[in-house]
Amino acid sequence: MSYVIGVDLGTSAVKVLLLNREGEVLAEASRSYPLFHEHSGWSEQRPDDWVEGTIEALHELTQVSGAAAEAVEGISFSGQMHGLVLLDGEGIPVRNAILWNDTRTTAECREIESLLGDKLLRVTRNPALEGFTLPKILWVKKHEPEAFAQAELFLLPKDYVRYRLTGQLHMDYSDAAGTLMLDVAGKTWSHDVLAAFGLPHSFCPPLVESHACVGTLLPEQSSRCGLPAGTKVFAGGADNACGAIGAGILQDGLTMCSIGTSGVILSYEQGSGRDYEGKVHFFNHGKQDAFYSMGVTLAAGYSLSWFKNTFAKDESFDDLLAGVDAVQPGANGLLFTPYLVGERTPHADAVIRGSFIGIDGSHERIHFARAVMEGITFSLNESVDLFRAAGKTVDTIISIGGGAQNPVWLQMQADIFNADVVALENEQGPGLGAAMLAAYGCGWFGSLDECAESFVKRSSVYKPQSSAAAAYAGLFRIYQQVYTQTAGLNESLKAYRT
Ligand SMILES: Nc1ncnc2c1ncn2[C@@H]1O[C@H](COP(=O)(O)OP(=O)(O)O)[C@@H](O)[C@H]1O
Ligand SMILES: O=C(CO)[C@@H](O)[C@H](O)COP(=O)(O)O
Repeated sequence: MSYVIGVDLGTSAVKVLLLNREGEVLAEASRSYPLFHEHSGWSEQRPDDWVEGTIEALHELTQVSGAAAEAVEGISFSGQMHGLVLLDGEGIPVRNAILWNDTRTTAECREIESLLGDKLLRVTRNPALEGFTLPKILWVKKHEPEAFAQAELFLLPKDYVRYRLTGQLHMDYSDAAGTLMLDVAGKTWSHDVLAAFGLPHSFCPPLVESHACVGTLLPEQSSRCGLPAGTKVFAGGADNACGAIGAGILQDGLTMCSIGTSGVILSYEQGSGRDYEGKVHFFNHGKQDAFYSMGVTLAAGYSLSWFKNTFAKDESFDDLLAGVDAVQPGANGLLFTPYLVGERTPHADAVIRGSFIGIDGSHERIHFARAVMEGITFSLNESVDLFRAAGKTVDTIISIGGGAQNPVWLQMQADIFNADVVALENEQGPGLGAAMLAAYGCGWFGSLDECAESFVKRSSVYKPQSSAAAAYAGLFRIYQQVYTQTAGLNESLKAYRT
């Protein structure tokens, strides 16, 4: 018997999975870590919390699985994207990591636009958005010059964890694509972008494919994890690229919906030719020389966990959502917009905040819970709409992430997207994609597609129900107006945020 491990370094927790050659998940473990929001719009984590959480989870995995640890052949990673880790010459972080959902960098985004003009979209294939990495680098340079002076190299979250486990510095194309410093089609660090901001090439780590073997576990770390020192380590990819691999989104015409902390609608792209003019993100896939486009809802699952933590702290998601299916579409006239930390698609706006519209005396907590789920799904439907408007057929969507654990939400996705929604047998999200990269890297399969045929197992299909779909079509048009109607109010409220 031989095994691989997939590590999913998420925003709320790190999850690790042990899989056999048949793609069966034999064991899993996870560790959560804190998020720090020092000011409104800020979001940071401690890089060493990720490392310790990963080592603890791997140790638990090898203890509980009963599988012989020496039979683990390879390990790979999926990571939350865009987060900035700055390392000094000794490889030590100079400050906390600034995360993808941190929106403090609006001024730096405008600076990037004015310095690079059209070149930005042409080379990086994406507009300057607060969540991406380059604006964060410029923010530290401007606001924390002492920390910046110590920084010699930057990494993304999973690259830092992999560095601490192997001692090797790398970044894969799928994650590098989210930095706004990569020539996405050319697969090199962009000389033009680096030169425009006075960043030396040595500031960027060497680029590799997601399935590349980048080293083995350091002896000290392997014993802490309970794994053999020779365990091969494969680069891995951005969480959305790995989510796509784990959902089998490996050929044209396939679409994925992921509801994790963020939410995405992702569509496979075989080449770099399609131009969405920056309306959706365009990144390198974890499959060699492929790409994907995606729209992002910043606070998808986060909106529901905010609601639970604020109004039902001690309840599980299942308890909170019990009975939500008995509430009719539209939650009795209650609409929610999930702009808790601003938004990306289709409104790139760091200032907008969420709303409940239409509250009346008949509403109970369950109506609010349904409205939150609907609002998140309406927001994702804006991305589905953009893909359809660009001429793509979206008739089947593979649904992954924590949100895919609830069957009522899966049916709601089918009704709002007006498409078949497919759930996977063993919903493991990006961790499965990471394990598949290790399995392919180890040579178990001739291609990722071949690996997907054996590892990705579809289960139920949720079909749109005509009456709910019709109700949601009307509600979606009202939902879309809430952004325009509340944007000015939120601009005025900004002065009152701390
Ligand atoms: N049983 C459940 N029912 C509905 N939603 C859930 C359930 N469990 C988790 N979620 C949602 O999934 C989110 C976490 O998803 P996950 O994919 O684990 O996130 P991440 O990878 O960002 O850490 C939560 O914020 C919550 O909104
Ligand atoms: O910023 C993005 C994608 O551009 C996010 O999707 C992050 O990659 C974090 O994802 P989750 O923690 O929600 O998985």
